Amino acid sequence: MELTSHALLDAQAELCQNTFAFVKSMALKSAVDLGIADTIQHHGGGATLSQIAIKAMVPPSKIPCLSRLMRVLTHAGVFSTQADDGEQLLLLVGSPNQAAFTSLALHPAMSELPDPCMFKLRNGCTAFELANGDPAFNEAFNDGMVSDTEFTMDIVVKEHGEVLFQGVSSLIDVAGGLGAAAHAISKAVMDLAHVVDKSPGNTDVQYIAGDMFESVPPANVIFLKVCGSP
Ligand SMILES: C[S@@+](CC[C@H](N)C(=O)[O-])C[C@H]1O[C@@H](n2cnc3c(N)ncnc32)[C@H](O)[C@@H]1O
Repeated sequence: MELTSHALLDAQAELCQNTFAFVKSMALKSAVDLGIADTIQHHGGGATLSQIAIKAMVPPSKIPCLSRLMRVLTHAGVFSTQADDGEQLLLLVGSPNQAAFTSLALHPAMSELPDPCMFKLRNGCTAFELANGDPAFNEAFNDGMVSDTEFTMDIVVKEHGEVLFQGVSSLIDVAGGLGAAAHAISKAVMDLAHVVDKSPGNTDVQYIAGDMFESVPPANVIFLKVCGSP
């Protein structure tokens, strides 16, 4: 069966939503803990980010995280950008409401969602630190990234390559993993040493080990792709 790029991307989006379904639960749990629905209700059904942050006592440094949380929950339909379009919000604050049930269902004892980071609690370190010390996990992580990136970049290059990469004379794929995107674009890639050590040889892509927070080599284009989206 030959699918169009559009159909393939739709299918990938659906698969991603199923794969990361737990993110919605975790975001909902955070919203319940922070009393966000009550704050919105308190402000007449439409609160600003700073009003929510003040009420939830979120420090200024964490406001970008709060913003991402709100975006996830708006996308999930829990909150809305329109004051008159929040049925799920009403279920959390109306009378009678589902807030206590939602709280119970998402209680760590019920849902096994530990706080603050499941990965760190389970493994005692971040995913990148684990990959550094565990070759099997490093391989699984990098292979997973390659499978996602090959799929996405094939379509990006096929559908928009000429517009996106025309005239580009040098490109750094920052934190590029094993270089799947850089291969698709056929330019440079940069990653941590433990990943670069595992990179395939015989390639026209140049691999540069380094910490992107310390320095990124100069290039015509800086490319940064995270899971699922270039
Ligand atoms: C989610 S993966 C994305 C890989 C690749 N961009 C892709 O989309 O297939 C994140 C990558 O960032 C790398 N990374 C994490 N912290 C880094 C840092 N400080 N400097 C350079 N690379 C880093 C990891 O080793 C990993 O390969």
